[in-house]
Amino acid sequence: MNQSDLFTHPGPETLITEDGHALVYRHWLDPKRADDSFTVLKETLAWEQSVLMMYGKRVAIPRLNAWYGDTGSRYQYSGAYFSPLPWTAELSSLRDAIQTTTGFGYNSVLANLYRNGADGVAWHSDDEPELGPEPAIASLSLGQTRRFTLRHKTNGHRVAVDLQHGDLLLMHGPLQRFWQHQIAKSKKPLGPRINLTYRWVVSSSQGV
Ligand SMILES: O=C(O)CCC(=O)C(=O)O
Ligand SMILES: [Fe+2]
Repeated sequence: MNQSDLFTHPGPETLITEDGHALVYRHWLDPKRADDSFTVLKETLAWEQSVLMMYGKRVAIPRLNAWYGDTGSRYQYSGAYFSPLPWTAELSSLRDAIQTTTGFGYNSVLANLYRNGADGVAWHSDDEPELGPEPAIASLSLGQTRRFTLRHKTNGHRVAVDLQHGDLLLMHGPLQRFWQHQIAKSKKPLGPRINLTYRWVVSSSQGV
């Protein structure tokens, strides 16, 4: 992918500047490019349903995921360990373009597939120690529009945004310390959505 594949846009829309930053580049990918990406990723990524231990019980998380990245970016997510698979061409070319747009570097990506409205992600912060104190996380949405909500941990402020096909969300600064986020489940019949969250994971060999 090259820069001419990207829509020129007036600049990102600011969502949060309180205790961290969240902003969204609307239609970062044009619809045709986003369609192609969705198809390739849905067909080629090694989607699996992770099972976590919660209160001593095995619970299957309500979405599929797949983890790709540089060798050595082993990553813990909600109590489970992921060893990254090597970059695919599509994930790697999207990474290059996302790095150019956002100005941050990423050595790994967690891909999520929300199969329908019954899939979601519960309130959490991306605050695992491997991400460091002020992680930059860039999140590309493809497919079904879903509502992403952020809530401040202490003052309860809420910000909601409908993430559409091709939108790129960037979170950085101390946001993960002060805010949580979720994709709520929905009773409506919804189609599939893919979300890619690009992150920088400090590798264990660097002594985290
Ligand atoms: O699907 C999304 O937009 C968010 C995913 C997310 O929060 C995560 O993977 O940590
Ligand atoms: Fe998250």
